[in-house]
Amino acid sequence: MESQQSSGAAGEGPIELTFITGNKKKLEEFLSIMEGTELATHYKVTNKEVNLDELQGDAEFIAKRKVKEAAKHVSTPAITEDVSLCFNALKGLPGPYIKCFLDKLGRQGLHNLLAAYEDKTAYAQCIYAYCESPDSEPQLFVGKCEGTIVAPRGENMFGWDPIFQPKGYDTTFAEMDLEEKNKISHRGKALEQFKAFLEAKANKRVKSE
Ligand SMILES: O=P(O)(O)OP(=O)(O)OP(=O)(O)OC[C@H]1O[C@@H](n2cnc3c(O)ncnc32)[C@H](O)[C@@H]1O
Ligand SMILES: [Mg+2]
Repeated sequence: MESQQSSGAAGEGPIELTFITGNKKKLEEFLSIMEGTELATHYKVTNKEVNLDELQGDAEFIAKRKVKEAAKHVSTPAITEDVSLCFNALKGLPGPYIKCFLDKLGRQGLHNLLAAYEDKTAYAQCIYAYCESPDSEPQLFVGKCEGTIVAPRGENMFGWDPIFQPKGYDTTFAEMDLEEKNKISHRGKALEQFKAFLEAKANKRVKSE
């Protein structure tokens, strides 16, 4: 069996993981994708809110640094999630700084940023980062969703959902139900890869019993 910090030896119940985020909506979507899957029997995921620094750099660099820092605050392997919203006309900005832009400008303000540009396309990126312990090398799982930035529409008030219309759809993320969003979203795609990684890990553990 692979070493897990305090997550129990083979056969001692589910493997414990801690998802470190202060964002309840992220957590809700994560749990809704994991729910009802085989993984739920192998893993016990708890949430911890730790005030981690919002770092600067490219998204992968930020994700690695963040999860390594997060791993210092928990006694289980750590999971973090970083979301970027990248406007193609702005060469990928706001990117990983989207939270700050959204807080200061609001959704309409973000939409207005593209007023001077013909190209309204954008992509959302989600990176799940997993770190076994503070001394381990983090592993990243990246998912992207292409779309267009539109004037705010829809009821779901999660972050920038009302201004993001995924490619091939005439509704914004905020106008979709969660199940539909999960199928195509940056988060859904990143979680497909992360789930495959967790499944392989759980299978290895079962075989070693
Ligand atoms: O504690 P952490 O996990 O860092 O949570 P956060 O809210 O600070 O999240 P980020 O640093 O990743 O910043 C991403 C921003 O994008 C928003 N966001 C994340 N996922 C989203 C989604 O699927 N749809 C719309 N907005 C989203 C989120 O509310 C933040 O404002
Ligand atoms: Mg954050």
